[in-house]
Amino acid sequence: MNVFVDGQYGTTGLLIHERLQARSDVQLLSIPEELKKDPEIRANVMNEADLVFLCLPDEAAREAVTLIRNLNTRVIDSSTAFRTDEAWTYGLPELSAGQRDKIAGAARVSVPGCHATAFILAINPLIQLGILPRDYPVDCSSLTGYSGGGKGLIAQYENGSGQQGKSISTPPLHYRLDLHHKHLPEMTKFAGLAYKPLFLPTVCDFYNGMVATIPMATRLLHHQPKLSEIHAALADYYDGERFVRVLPLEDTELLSSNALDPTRCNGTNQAEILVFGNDDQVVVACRLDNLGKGSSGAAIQCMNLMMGLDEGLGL
Ligand SMILES: NC(=O)C1=CN([C@@H]2O[C@H](COP(=O)(O)OP(=O)(O)OC[C@H]3O[C@@H](n4cnc5c(N)ncnc54)[C@H](OP(=O)(O)O)[C@@H]3O)[C@@H](O)[C@H]2O)C=CC1
Ligand SMILES: CC(=O)N[C@@H](CCC(=O)OP(=O)(O)O)C(=O)O
Repeated sequence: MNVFVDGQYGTTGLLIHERLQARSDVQLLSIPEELKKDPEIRANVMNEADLVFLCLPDEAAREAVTLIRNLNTRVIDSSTAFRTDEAWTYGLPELSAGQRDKIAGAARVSVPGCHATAFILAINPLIQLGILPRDYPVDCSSLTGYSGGGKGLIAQYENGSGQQGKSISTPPLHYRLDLHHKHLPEMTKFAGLAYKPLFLPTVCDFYNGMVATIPMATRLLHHQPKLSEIHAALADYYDGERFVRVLPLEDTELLSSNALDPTRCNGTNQAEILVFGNDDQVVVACRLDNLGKGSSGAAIQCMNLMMGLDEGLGL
């Protein structure tokens, strides 16, 4: 199988490229870095490929799709460009019972945003199961490592040192204070909400890792569930999932000071869901690696499904 990673020299593309290089079932097509933005060369390579990963800024991803004329070339895009486009399939296999099959049969798959993945995994089941009302005024905070901002933000944090983890000390910074984060459309659509959530992300002084938290008052939920019932509903929904794990309630109830450490899933394709609080107020949290289940890991999981392979191959 011929695979091309457009954007292979960027943060997400590099990780996908590295993982695929180790696989004998994939022949990686490549172009030299100095020619990486040449549309003619990219078009030739893309039309030779069975599968193309786009790991580009949104505008460049839109342009890249127009260069693909081979009807047999399948595409996995990691940008925001097509996530709520009806012609594309949302690359979150754990979304619902049928989503894995939809991805497996799709020609165009859009990989979810990192914050959106954590948010949707945490609350979509509660809406589907009739626990969280669709019109609940949902509020979400999310802590992310600075690699989520790609090469540009990494350079700012690492102060030109070019060395991962060598950032100058920067306090956690909330961003998108206009509350118009680009993940809101997919968060609303795929969580099944009637209104967009209030979403406030914070970028922190660590390279990768993420945790999103969503608080809820149980008296405003359908049937006023207890903490343990919310936990049981999520654990049951994800039972048997390989890459989404609901931590046992007894682990999270104790709430050690580092229970919500955003970096604990780093280097994996795992998402972990934590449920904590009390019977009046509950927080559902989801932790993942923004460069794993939040981007390159999820992209490879989708490729495996599209190729009819074990979805965890190489992850
Ligand atoms: N980092 C993350 O955690 C996540 C990123 N994403 C998404 O994945 C995509 C890639 O992000 P990321 O890897 O972080 O970004 P980077 O900025 O790290 O990498 C993007 C790469 O694409 C190259 N590029 C830019 N324009 C073109 C073009 N017209 N033709 C070919 N190559 C081009 C860039 O080159 P140059 O630098 O020279 O311009 C760079 O090498 C984005 O859409 C991003 O939103 C999604 C989820 C998480
Ligand atoms: C720290 C930081 O800036 N993170 C990015 C999210 C990265 C991500 O999920 O990427 P895309 O949705 O762009 O694909 C942001 O919040 O815009």
